[in-house]
Amino acid sequence: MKRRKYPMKGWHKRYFLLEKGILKYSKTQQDIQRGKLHGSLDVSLAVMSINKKSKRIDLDSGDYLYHLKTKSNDLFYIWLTKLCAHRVFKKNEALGVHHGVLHALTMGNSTLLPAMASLAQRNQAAMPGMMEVSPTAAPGVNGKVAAWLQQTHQSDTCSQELARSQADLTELAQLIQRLNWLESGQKPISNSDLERRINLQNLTLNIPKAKKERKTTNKIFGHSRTHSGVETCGMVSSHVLYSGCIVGASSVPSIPDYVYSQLSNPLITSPEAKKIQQEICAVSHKVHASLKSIHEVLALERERVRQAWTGPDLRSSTSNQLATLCSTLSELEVQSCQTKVHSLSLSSGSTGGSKESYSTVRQDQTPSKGCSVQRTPSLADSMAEYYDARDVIVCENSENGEEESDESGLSDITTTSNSEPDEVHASATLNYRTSVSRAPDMVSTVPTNTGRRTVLPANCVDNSHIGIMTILYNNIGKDLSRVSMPCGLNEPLSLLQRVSEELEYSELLDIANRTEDPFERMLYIGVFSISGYAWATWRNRYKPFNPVLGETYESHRKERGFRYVAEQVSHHPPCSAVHAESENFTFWQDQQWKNKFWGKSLEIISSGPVNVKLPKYGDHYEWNKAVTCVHNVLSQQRWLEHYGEVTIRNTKSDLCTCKISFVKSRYWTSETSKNEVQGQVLNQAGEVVHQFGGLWHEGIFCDTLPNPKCIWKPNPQPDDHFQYYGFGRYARELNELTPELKKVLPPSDTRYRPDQRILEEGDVAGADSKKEEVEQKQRDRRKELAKKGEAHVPRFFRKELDAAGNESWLSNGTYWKIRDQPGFANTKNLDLWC
Ligand SMILES: CC(C)CCC[C@@H](C)[C@H]1CC[C@H]2[C@@H]3CC=C4C[C@@H](O)CC[C@]4(C)[C@H]3CC[C@]12C
Repeated sequence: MKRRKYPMKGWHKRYFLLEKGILKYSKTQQDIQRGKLHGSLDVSLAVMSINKKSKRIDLDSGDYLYHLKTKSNDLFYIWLTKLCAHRVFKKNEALGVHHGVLHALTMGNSTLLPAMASLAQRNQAAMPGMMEVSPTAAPGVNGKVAAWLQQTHQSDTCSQELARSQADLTELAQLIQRLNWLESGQKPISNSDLERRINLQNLTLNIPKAKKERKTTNKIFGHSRTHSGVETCGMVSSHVLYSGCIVGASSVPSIPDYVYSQLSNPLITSPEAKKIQQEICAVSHKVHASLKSIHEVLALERERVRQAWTGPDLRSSTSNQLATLCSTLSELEVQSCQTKVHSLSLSSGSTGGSKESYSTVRQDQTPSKGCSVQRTPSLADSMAEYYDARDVIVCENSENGEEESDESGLSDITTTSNSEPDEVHASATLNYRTSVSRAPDMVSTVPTNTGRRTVLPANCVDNSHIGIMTILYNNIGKDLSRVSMPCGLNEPLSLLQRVSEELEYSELLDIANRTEDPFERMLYIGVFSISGYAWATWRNRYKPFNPVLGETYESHRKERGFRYVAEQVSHHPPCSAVHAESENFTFWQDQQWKNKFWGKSLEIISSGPVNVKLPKYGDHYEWNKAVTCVHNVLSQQRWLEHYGEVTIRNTKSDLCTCKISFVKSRYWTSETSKNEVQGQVLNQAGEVVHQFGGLWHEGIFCDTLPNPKCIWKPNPQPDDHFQYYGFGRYARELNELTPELKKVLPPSDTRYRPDQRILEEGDVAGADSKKEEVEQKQRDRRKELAKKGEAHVPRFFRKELDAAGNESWLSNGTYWKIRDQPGFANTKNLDLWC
């Protein structure tokens, strides 16, 4: 509804330039010319989703999400046509490049190095900054590599297999092309056709005269629903690629038809098509077999490398080289920040970047924080990108109004205020950051000798081989919580336990309850709401278990003085109700979330407010959550980001409010200044009383207090966190089942969930089969209830409607009473596990 009332809410006009498959945008044309870009992406690498009805084009490059909106249908089709044509152009070009690499690889050992070197030279020419790196490293390294290659026995087999699969792949491409033409009745796109589409002018469409004259530029509206994303309106300059050749309206009779025919997947119907399909299968098998044998050889090689690496001499010499590389990289990063020009070497989204980076240092091997090397895609990654992403996702006009409601939901979290935060913001954050780093480490009043375990029973198992792409693409449009995933992707915690992690810094609420000044109290609440996001730097490889209906979890943290209860109160849609209490606060929320998969990134949008009551002053604070985005969800370059505006209100008094912006990383943001957050405590007149900020993974500083100070810093992350799912100390304690707990827990407690326990012990396969059983049992229970015509009734929470008609789940206050008297051993409990 909101959208209809304020159709342009959150959208900004922007200037766009689409040139050789690269889409750049800025506030003005001058900015683009000056190189002051707000964003730039390779359209062939991004996943494009379109929505005819709302005339929207969404581009997901993995690291950034861009949302574009055109003013008219005509412009929408023109944009679409051009974008599609540029994608084809760019892909053809890129395949040419990779073809070259493959070719070089298949020539055998002797030509391998020169081929790589010539590629490197080409790169150097394009990127003068890189020149300094190679010459120093090259001679020694080349010698070593050559020696290594001489010892490699099976490299011949490898190159033969590569040559074979290359030939097969060419055949495959031809078969697929034939299938496309056959089924769509389309002719292949010729080069000149492509040229024409790229050069398509607005004037060629039948736009009513009056309108046409008014619009001298082609306008497109972009928008930042996710608020710093993109925005808007600009002119497409297409003349750069080819000149001349303006197409008359008659030669492009039905752009929409053409575009849609290109987007939709052909249905396989005719016998001829079926035959081609069979051939495709056969050739695919051949490619698979070749790749498999290559894989075997490489696995052997890898083992050799590993053994060599663990040997002492190589290690010391290479780590020096690595250190030099790292420092050169960080110098480059600094340079790129200073000039505000996005350096190709660090860009992770563009082909340019991936062509240049032959990084073999993978994220899982270098868990050091903030090192830009981590995000540099390897050649394999960049190649994979072409095959990873489905080209275009067409969101047809949904008749059930889902899209509408979805959009209005999102527009709620959209504000224009920091949609493209300027440099002033960035420098403020920089100051906060420096202050935080100068501040001494926090002295926590929470005792650390809790007597709980400090490690998990087993290390986590690498899951990088699991094809998330297939899982997600097969479940497009579904909630992540409804998609059954293999246990290899799970961490041994459930969402009920995960939400309890938001209380890791409950100390901030204790302080708030002891603070007399209402503005300062609000400040502490604000910082508490930020502290609940600090885990995200470490936790991007695994997902929590989805709780089953009726599952419960308690967490009695005596050292922190609170006790927490959570229950899964609804399965469809999934909803976890949580409630925590201490002498200093009551905290509750019902956790429901929607996710939106854009092709490469996954946005997680929580609904339902978080509530905190402070008994001493009778305050009741309420706030919304930021959006969490899992960037590059399909690849190992996955990373998490929170963005959005959070508003905290005290429902008992309107003396002050708090506004917090989780700033979306900007196109020019350096790796070290990601995760910005800034907040203000405002009085009734809207004047700023307190100002605070920093990075959500490093700490928050407030400079408006009489004694400016660092209010919060996350607990230090243990060195061995990489082996334990990225868990910090607090998270490691959550699933521990002590003998004392065994006596008092209800059987529905997550700690008794067998599949999760088996996973915690390191048996992934065992966990998988157990999970299957647990899920089946849940389905059986649901069927049984349905048969009896009964509905599941949550045990410890009840549903309430507030004055505005919003539902919320509140504790019914029975959990701790029953636990105490008569004790769960003496009550009837749900039988959830097997
Ligand atoms: C495919 C898998 C392996 C990739 C990893 C996905 C991870 C990072 C995703 C899956 C489920 C996600 C969680 C789902 C729900 C919430 C509640 C919300 O209020 C805060 C974010 C939080 C806690 C999400 C954090 C990110 C998360 C843990």
